[in-house]
Order: sequence, then structure tokens, then C-alpha cells
Amino acid sequence: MPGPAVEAAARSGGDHHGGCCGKAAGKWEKTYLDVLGICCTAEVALVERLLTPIQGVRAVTVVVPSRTVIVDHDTAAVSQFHIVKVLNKAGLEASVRAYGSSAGAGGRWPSPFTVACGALLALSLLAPLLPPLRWLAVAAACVGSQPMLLRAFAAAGKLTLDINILMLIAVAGSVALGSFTEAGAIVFLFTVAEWLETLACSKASAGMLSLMSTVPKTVVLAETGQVVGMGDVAVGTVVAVRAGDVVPVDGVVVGGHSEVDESSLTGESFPVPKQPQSEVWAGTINLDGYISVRTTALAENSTVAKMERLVEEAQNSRSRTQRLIDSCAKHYTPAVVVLAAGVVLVPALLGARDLELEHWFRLSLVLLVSACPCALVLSTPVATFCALLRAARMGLLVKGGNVLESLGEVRVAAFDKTGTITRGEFSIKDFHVVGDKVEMNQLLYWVSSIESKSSHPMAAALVEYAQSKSVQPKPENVTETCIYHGEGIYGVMDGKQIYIGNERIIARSSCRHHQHAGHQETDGLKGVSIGHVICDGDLVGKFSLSDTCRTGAAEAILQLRSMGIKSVMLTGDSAAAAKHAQEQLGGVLEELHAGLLPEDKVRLVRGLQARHGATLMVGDGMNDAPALAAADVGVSMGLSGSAAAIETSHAALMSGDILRVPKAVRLGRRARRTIAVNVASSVGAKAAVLALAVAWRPVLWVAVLADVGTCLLVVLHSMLLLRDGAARRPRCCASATACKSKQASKPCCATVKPVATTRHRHGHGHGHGHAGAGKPGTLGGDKQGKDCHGCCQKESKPPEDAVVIAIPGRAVEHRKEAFPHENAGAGGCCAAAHGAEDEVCIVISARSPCCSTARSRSGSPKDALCCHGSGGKDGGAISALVC
Ligand SMILES: Nc1ncnc2c1ncn2[C@@H]1O[C@H](COP(=O)(O)OP(=O)(O)OP(=O)(O)O)[C@@H](O)[C@H]1O
Ligand SMILES: [Zn+2]
Repeated sequence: MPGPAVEAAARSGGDHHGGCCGKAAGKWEKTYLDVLGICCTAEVALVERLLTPIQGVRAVTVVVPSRTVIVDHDTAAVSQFHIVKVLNKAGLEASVRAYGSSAGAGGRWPSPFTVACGALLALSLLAPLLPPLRWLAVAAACVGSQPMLLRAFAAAGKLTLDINILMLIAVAGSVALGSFTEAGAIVFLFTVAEWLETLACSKASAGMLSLMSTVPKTVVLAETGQVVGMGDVAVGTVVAVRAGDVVPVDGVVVGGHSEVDESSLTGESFPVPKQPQSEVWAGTINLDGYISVRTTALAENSTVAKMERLVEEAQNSRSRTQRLIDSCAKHYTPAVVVLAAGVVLVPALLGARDLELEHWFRLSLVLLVSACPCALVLSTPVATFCALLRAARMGLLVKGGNVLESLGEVRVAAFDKTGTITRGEFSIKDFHVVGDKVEMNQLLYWVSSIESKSSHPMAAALVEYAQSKSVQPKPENVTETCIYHGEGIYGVMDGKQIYIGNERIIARSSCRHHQHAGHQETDGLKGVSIGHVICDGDLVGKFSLSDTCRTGAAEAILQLRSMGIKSVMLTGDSAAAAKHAQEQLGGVLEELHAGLLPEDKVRLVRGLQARHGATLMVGDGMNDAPALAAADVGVSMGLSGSAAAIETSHAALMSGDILRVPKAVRLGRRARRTIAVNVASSVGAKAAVLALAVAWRPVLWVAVLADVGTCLLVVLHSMLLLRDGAARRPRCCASATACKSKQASKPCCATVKPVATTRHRHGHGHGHGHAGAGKPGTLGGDKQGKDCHGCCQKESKPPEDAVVIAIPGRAVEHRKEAFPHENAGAGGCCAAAHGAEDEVCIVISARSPCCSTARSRSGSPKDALCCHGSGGKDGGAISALVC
């Protein structure tokens, strides 16, 4: 059945595995199998016992919720078909999963056995008219139990007691008692429930596959146009990616322009413009335009490959609750079976009469049926699976069920400033030479060359600044570098020892002008970070830079507060910069800690844990890695965030959308609630059946119904987690829920509303002399200043002063398609906020501070971006309005 696609998929999987383990002697492959016969942990043991003894099988992983078995095997020693055969012999209904196809496709229709069983059972109900028809019920039981028999035999052969054996004993018992209809009903109920469960599970695992977008197996070399296998692509190769193609590798664009859909990684459905120097990731889709990409990682080290591995590991790692339940379940089944035996043996030995004995026998059968802890065992993993999937779909990679549980327990959230609360996109406010030792160009050359070696956000800004002054950095001329976390960077150039950084670096460099250099408050620059350049012990340059808060930062913190979670800021930056960010956010943070070294952050996180309990830490940089590891849940932010932060964190947020932090906490809480309800209902159902059996009379089919019914309920209830939990409230602006809070909502709503009215009055917006006027999505309005309340009154500016941010036409169209009733532009904000699943919002006001930037005093167009929900990627900006 499996075609070439399957083999290709399996082989490439194997290559990558063998490659990364470095001991690829044979041809190790990872084969993914859909095994519909997996019901609970009993079958896990069975599958393992069946497969591990086979020679050439290295590892077997069973993922119960998605009924997937992953076999790591040597293709020379054992083929996938052999593995499938072994599983099918045990009645486990295994098949090789075609790469990219949806799992469990075979489960769409009930098996012929089930259908035949149902038909025969229905006919047997006519027995009152024609008594011999009652035997049809026995036939129904026999036909329907075919798959169960195979599995029961396999399990018995491996000395495992599984649900199939228990059910068959119950069926045999009913036949022995002469209740033929009951026997047929048990089999029918059981098989139908199993089929329904498979349907539900396949829906969940189909989502899993869509997450792991199909990365192409071949690439086209840009130079020659040759098509080569993914495995033969070395780092530094330039590959061609045409419009409509999936980007095959992680890399940097070296030629061409395009827009890329990164939703498979970030969960954001907004196209991201790419030009030379932009990073692109494997698995994202090149929407339009041809680009050539220089690879920066081998296929097996690409971000998607890492994600896949993480998701796989996450499914296998058991959470605390699950471990507890599993260890209880281990003792539960034997205990109940012994009890069931006792219930029938004791009265028999005591010489009970026939009629009484029948009662005890029935009770014992009911006990047996109830001995399967199916629903209980499923209660945690299915919920965890669905929650992890939901998280992954919103661009949050949670590394395991434990992390999910911890997320739900969070009491306090610590945020790093640069790159987390702020965009990490600094703009240089001022750069000047101090003294007459060097001149400007020389200084810029040194600074940009040395900063080219740093991944700090400030470094990028400094390099860009130098380039804008026509100074090209030459990192190859830097002979020695050292990065001092929390301080800055040191490098040797032209034989000079150069330090760049904050006041701490001045002390380190033993600068002769120490006294003079360290005073930033006296500089009259407020809310900016000050940097110093020291050359051979002399202060030779000074610069100041500023950064703006991310859209939604204030709202995210307010949402956390509404959930009873306190937020604090931990930053390595200066106190002035920290205070400035706090002001921009409208004072929503409850504590600020500035000037911290990485180890100070760890100490403070430990302190928060001691004082408040479970602590969430959100950060992005190298300097955050230890704190992320120390927190109960460390969330690293951004695809391009520091690799160290992504590795050490417990969860990685693939986009820069900080609003997903409260969303993640909410998801964690929902998952905990779901698990609690699952456990309670599965235990409750068992208890109710037993109570009914003891107090009234033991009815077998009720016991079976309760057993398989709760299994199904647990699965379906868990699947509710896949849906977006946030209730859709009417939203007045991009920062949606912030509208509840006074600080954040007023300026924003006030800004948006008048614009909408203005547009009404003017028909379509007419630009008043500002760039981009007349383009779709551009709005002009000279009345804005008057109409706007709050923030805008203070900040109103003449239209010429307004900056219209680039309007990628495509993006506007894209929006228009999504919200045809809207003319894009200002109104688009509301429109987008209503419908879009990921709250991509459009309205950008140049200079009209709103939302989180309400009190921003910055003048640069970049800084004024607000109400911009596309996750901090400026390229997505669409329209402008003028205040
Ligand atoms: N490459 C660099 N160039 C210039 N200054 C630097 C550099 N690296 C660090 N610094 C200085 O050291 C300070 C602390 O840096 P650190 O990386 O610890 O924190 P941060 O990124 O500014 O803030 P946060 O902790 O909120 O992320 C910075 O504010 C900056 O002044
Ligand atoms: Zn079971």
C-alpha cells in the first residue's frame, strides 16, 4: 500500500537520524506507523514486547493519543513491511503513515466486523417473534469480536492482561449465563466506541501533521539549476526558491524579494516581506517572487527539524500527574481482577445456591469489565497532547506535559526588557566623539566592526548606523573579542583596545575619565540607554539609543494581572531605560529591577519563586538563559532570539507576539482543568457502575457502556482544548482586551473611533500632502487632532509631519480578502480584530501614540508604530493615519 513517497520520507528521516547520532553504520530509519488497535497503556507494553525483540530494531516509541508508533530500525535487517506484519498479526491494525498524509485515514468507516455485528444484533432483536433468531446475537458477538480475539491472543502470549481479554471474558460469561443479546451488545458497544475514538484521535493527529509542514526533499541549486537531495546540501550553498515553493532550508536571502508565509512556524498568518539579508526558515512558504537563499544550517539542524524533535519528545515525556496515574493503574487492574475472582469463588466455596451464584457471577463480570482503567489512563496524555498541539499552532513550542502543568500554576511573571517587552530594535538618538583623540569616521569604523561580532540588539543598531553614515564595518580586522554579558563588548583593532558598553564597562576598562563618563542623568537624556566607547583607557565616544515597547506588551501584562499573576521586569539595561519602558506601558509592571547581570536575574527569579510560587520568565538574550532555566517555566521569545535562550527555555515562542504569553498561561490552566475533569469523570463513572451493581443489580452492558463511554468522553473533552479558548469579545481596537482596562484602552479607542468617523465624512480618505496619499489603506485627516481624545490631543501634528509607513500592496489585498467589507485602513483595525484568529491588526498610526505607546515621546516612525498586531514585524505595517 505505501507508495514511493513513504519510502522517501522514511529514508530521509533515517538519514537525518543516523547523521545526528554519528553512528550510522547501517541504514537507520524512522518509520511512522498508524496503529489503530492501540487503546491504552496495556497495548503500549504489547507493542514494545512485539517489536523490541526483532533484530535491527533500535527503539520503539508509542504515542498513545495519536495512536502512532515510531520505530527506529535498520532497513537492511528489517523492513517496514515486516514490522507492519508483526503488528497486524496481533490484530493491531497497523499501517505505514505516508509522509504528509493525515493519520488514521483507515478509521473513517467502521470495520466490516462492526457493521456485521450491528446488523446481526439488530436482527436478533426480532427473537420474540421467531425464537431461533436469538442465536444471531451469539453470531454477532463472534463476528464482532474477531479483531479483539487477535489482540487478546497476542496479549495473552506476551503475558499481558489487556482490555480485549477482559471484554472477551465478559462476553463468554454472558453467553454462559444465557444472555445472548447482552453478549452481542457488549461486543457491538466496544467496537463502535473504539471506532469513534479512532475518528476523534485521527482528527487530533492530523493537526500534528499540519504543524510539521512538508519540507521538500530536494533543492534546486541557484547557480546551476541542478536538483539535488536535501542531504547533499552543505552550509553556505545558495539554493533557489521559486514563488509557491516551500523554503527547503534555514538560510539568509542573498537575492530577490518576496513575501513569505511563516505561519507554520510562528502561527501568524501574515506574510513577511523578505529582501537580501533577511532570514528565512525551512518549512515556510514563499508566496511570491523568486529568492535565492544561502543556507545557514544542515537540513537536520533546521528550526523545523528541531521543532519536530521537540514535539516528539514532548509527547513521550510524561507529566507528574500522568506518572502518578500510570503507577496507580498498574496496581488497579490486578487488584480488581483478584477481587472479581474472589466475588465468584468465595460464594461458590461457601456453597451458595444456583440463583445466588448467578448474581455473584454477574457482579464478578461487571468488576472485570471495570478493571480496565482505560479512561483514567487516557485522561492525561490526550489532554496534554491536544494542549501541546494547540500551543504549537499558536507558535508556542512547549517542551512537554510537565511544562504545560507548570504553566497553569504560574503565580508571577518576570519579563526581560530588551527584545521581550521592547522590540529590541534600537535607534541611535545621538552618537558623538568625545575629546580629540579620534575622528567620527574612525570611531564608527571601530564600533561597527567590533559590534558585528555581537548578537546584542544594540550591536545591530550601531552597525546599521555606521552603514547609514557610509562607513562599512570590517569584522575581519578585529583581532580579539570578548563579550561581557550585562556590560558590553571588548575588541582589539588596529592595535587599540576598545571597549563598548554601559558604565560597568568603563570600570572594567579602567577608563581615566571614569568620574566624568559615568553620569547619565546629567546628560539630560531621559529614557534612553547610554553607551560609551573607550579606546586604550580614554573615553573617545558616547552614544544614546532608544527602543520602543512591543505592541500588546501592556495588554499582555494587564491580562496576566487579571488572572492574578504579578509581573516584574528584570533588565540588564539602566534604571532610566527601565523606567522609560514602564512609563510607555502605563505603569503596569509591579516591580522593576535594572542593571542586572545574568546571575542577578537568576537570584531574583529564585527570590520570586520563594515569595510567590511558580515563576514564569520570558526572555530572549544570552543573558537570560540561566534565568530561563531557573524559572519554573522559561519562555524564550522570537525565532531569531538567541539560540542559547531557545535551548535552555522550557517553551519557545516562535513569534514576537507577547500577547501569546497570557494565552499560554490560560492554555496551561485549561489543560489542568481538563485533566482534573477527565480524572474525576473516569473515576466517577467506575464508582457509579460498581455502586449500581452492588446496590441494585449488576448489568453488564451498562458497565461496558460506562467503560467505553468514558473513554470516548475523555477523548472528546480533551479535544475541546484544540479550539481557541478565548471568548470572542467585541473589540474596539487591536489591543482587544485591553479595552477593559482604563490605562490602555482609552487612548487607543479614542484614536481609532474618530478616524472611522472621519472616513465616513470624507468618503475615502484623502491624503493631505503626505507620502502614500491615495493608496489603498492610507488615510488622511486634518481633523484628527481635534477629534482625537486623550493622547492625540497633546501630540497632534500637522499632516506633513506624519510618516506613512510602507504599504505593501499585497498585504493590503490580503487583508481585503479576509475582510471584504472593509476598505482597509483605519477601520481595518476593528475589522481585523473581529475576525482574525490571530488578531493580526492593521492600523498604524504614525505619531499617534496609542495603546502601549501612549506616552511615547519618540519621533521616529518606527517607534510610533502601534496598534500593530503583526508581532513586531514592521514589514507588515499597512496603513497610516494622521493625528
Ligand atoms: N554589544 C553591546 N554593545 C553595546 N553595549 C552593550 C552590548 N552588550 C551589552 N551592552 C550594554 O550592557 C547592558 C546590559 O546588557 P544585557 O544584555 O545584560 O541586557 P539588555 O539586553 O540591555 O537588557 P535585558 O536584560 O532587558 O535584555 C546593555 O543595556 C548595554 O548598555
Ligand atoms: Zn484500555
